[in-house]
Amino acid sequence: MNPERSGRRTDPDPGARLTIARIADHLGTPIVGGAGAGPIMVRDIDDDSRTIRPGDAYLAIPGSRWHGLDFEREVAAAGAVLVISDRPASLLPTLVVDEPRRVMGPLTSWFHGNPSRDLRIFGVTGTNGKTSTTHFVDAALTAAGEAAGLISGARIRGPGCDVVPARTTPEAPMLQRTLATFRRHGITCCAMEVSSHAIDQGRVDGTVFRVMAFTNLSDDHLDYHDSMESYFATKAAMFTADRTQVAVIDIDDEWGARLAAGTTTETWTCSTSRPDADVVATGIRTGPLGAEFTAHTPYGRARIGLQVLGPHQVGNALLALTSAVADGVDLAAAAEGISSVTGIPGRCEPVHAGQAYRAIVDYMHNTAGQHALFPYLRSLTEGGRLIVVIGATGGRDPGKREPLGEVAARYADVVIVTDESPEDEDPGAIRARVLRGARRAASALVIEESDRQAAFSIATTMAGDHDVVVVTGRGSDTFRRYGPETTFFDDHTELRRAILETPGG
Ligand SMILES: CC(=O)N[C@H]1[C@@H](OP(=O)(O)OP(=O)(O)OC[C@H]2O[C@@H](n3ccc(=O)[nH]c3=O)[C@H](O)[C@@H]2O)O[C@H](CO)[C@@H](O)[C@@H]1O[C@H](C)C(=O)N[C@@H](C)C(=O)N[C@H](CCC(=O)O)C(=O)O
Ligand SMILES: Nc1ncnc2c1ncn2[C@@H]1O[C@H](COP(=O)(O)OP(=O)(O)OP(=O)(O)O)[C@@H](O)[C@H]1O
Repeated sequence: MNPERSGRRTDPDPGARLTIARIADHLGTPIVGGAGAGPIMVRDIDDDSRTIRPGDAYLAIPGSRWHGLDFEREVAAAGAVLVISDRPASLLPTLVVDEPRRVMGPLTSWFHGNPSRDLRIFGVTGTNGKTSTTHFVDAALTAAGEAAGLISGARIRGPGCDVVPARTTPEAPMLQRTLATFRRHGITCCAMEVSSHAIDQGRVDGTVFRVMAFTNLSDDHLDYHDSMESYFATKAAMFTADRTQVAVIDIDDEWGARLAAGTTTETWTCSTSRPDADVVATGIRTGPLGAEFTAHTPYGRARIGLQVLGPHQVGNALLALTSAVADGVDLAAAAEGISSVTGIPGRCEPVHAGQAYRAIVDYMHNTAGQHALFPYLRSLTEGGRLIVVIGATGGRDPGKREPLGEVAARYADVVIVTDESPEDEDPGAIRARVLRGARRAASALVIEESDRQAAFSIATTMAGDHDVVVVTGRGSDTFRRYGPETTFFDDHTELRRAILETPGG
């Protein structure tokens, strides 16, 4: 099953029915090619031909691969009653607008009665840590007695929906429909991941954020953003008073410190090292089962005991706590909620199958994540070996492949290079780039195995009592695509299987 499809239309918003004439009036544009179409009811708005339902308006976006109008025949057959695009459709009445992608956010928000104005939306943006921080915010809000919804790349969860989405941040039609559904079911607030792609493509236009938190910035997605400056500018655009009421920023990160110095909205800072921050973590202890620290806030102190692995989660948890208290959430409840999180799918997630050594799945896919985690993972070996399974996903920032291989090989004893999801690229060429980097660091044993399951078996066959096996790169992403063929592959399940099937394992 395609998760995007399952995620899109779980629970329509029955309150949002408007006539074509009303939408035309709102957009200030005449109905083209549909004499008498004005009174027809539009039941929802969607941007994907594959999920159009009878009575929908289809927003036909000109993209890099397709023009939405390429699918007009399909949407007409599926029962769409209206097209909104930059040129007239041939089969259906059309509202013509200059830039459909720019219209999409504000239009769908208006169509659903501007749900973000009735909910407190806690956004989280930054290169690494969005999913983790969003899950911590969700737990803090829930522990404080709020009815909270969650929109993360790992899961969209709330009344009427529990789905694994295809994108970190949904397109505006799905986002606004989800927020409207949350509101209808009595949800009061929502923790939500905001990717830079989403900001740039206007997916969150029309959404008002109560809080926007910034984790960090490092060189990822530069295939899309060209330079760190433009990547930073995309993120910074969310930290203005018209988009976000309260900015919450991790100033341990140098880009975060720069952002905090230039915001034009109420700003809270947090840090694990700078006493001048509004919320400061002290007494940080990281161990094999989690971490603990004391958070000092303007509302007092709270001790937090994290049950998730890795030193990087201290900063993420502190940012989540700061987001909650900046909105007036009770400190003790927020701390308790964050401390109650026992795992985040695919993020430094232990795999237990009765083996003597540690096995971990982590969604590490850039060198910043590697530098944050590998020293910790090495410390868990207690003298054993660090065995890393690594690859790179196709269609994403090719410039990071060699550095990923090189950094892995600098920290690890064994590096097994395998396929992730090559998408439309040659998997052998992707592996070659990762291998070139890995072989540059001469200290590690480097093995190539294209078959991901076989790569796991090599790792589990090699592993001894004090070793740590880490499978990187996919986290909780369960779909792999080789050209036209998409298959299901869950790292956690497959690593567990490899451990169980290893003789003597
Ligand atoms: C670079 C990028 O983000 N592109 C996104 C963008 O593509 P695009 O504008 O080129 O559109 P297109 O694919 O040509 O399609 C044009 C229009 O036709 C429609 N269409 C297309 C095919 C079809 O059968 N029927 C149909 O109606 C599409 O819905 C779209 O409206 O709009 C598409 C429709 O929503 C997205 O699927 C597509 O995401 C691509 C697949 C992608 O890989 N995006 C990644 C990079 C992304 O967004 N990642 C971030 C997280 C990054 C991170 O932090 O790690 C995310 O938020 O997920
Ligand atoms: N604060 C952090 N600093 C450095 N690395 C981190 C931090 N938080 C997470 N990571 C690394 O990034 C990976 C992804 O973490 P997470 O999913 O929480 O972030 P994300 O921003 O949602 O990532 P993505 O956008 O790629 O989904 C983790 O598995 C870990 O390797």
